[in-house]
Amino acid sequence: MKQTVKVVAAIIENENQEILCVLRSPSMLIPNMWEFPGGKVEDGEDIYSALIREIKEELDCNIATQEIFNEHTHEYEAFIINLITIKSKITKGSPKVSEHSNLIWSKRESLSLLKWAPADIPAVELLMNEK
Ligand SMILES: Nc1nc2c([nH]c(=O)n2[C@H]2C[C@H](O)[C@@H](COP(=O)(O)OP(=O)(O)OP(=O)(O)O)O2)c(=O)[nH]1
Repeated sequence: MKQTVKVVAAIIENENQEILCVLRSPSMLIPNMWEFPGGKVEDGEDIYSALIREIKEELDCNIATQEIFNEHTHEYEAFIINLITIKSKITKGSPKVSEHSNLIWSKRESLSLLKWAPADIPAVELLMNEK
């Protein structure tokens, strides 16, 4: 049976109403696809603490989590992902990629120009229709 992994990802908007998007590197699983920053929830960890930890590790900045934006389950070839996106605000620092290949701030209407990890498509569509 395929394993199910619980993943949290941050929807972070700047003062120009742009959304933070990061590009998975060629060496990562699901390579060269855009995603929202975040990662796997560890055993015994709540989703908000997991997201705060992942953003600090990946982007070296602090966030405050707000409300859950959406939740979607997607079946990949090798595993099933339960992806929870959470609206968040940067409270300290500015995001810098270390593991990812690139970072951009995208206008909502341009989000569909990026090649997204398949599990992210529902969140992307919701964001594009949000305003
Ligand atoms: N962070 C993140 N991962 C996503 C998204 N969409 C999506 O399919 N994924 C997949 C890619 C990975 O297989 C998995 C998250 O694992 P990860 O590698 O980013 O997280 P991690 O740092 O906790 O993992 P690890 O390297 O410690 O094993 O979820 C997304 O929007 N954000």
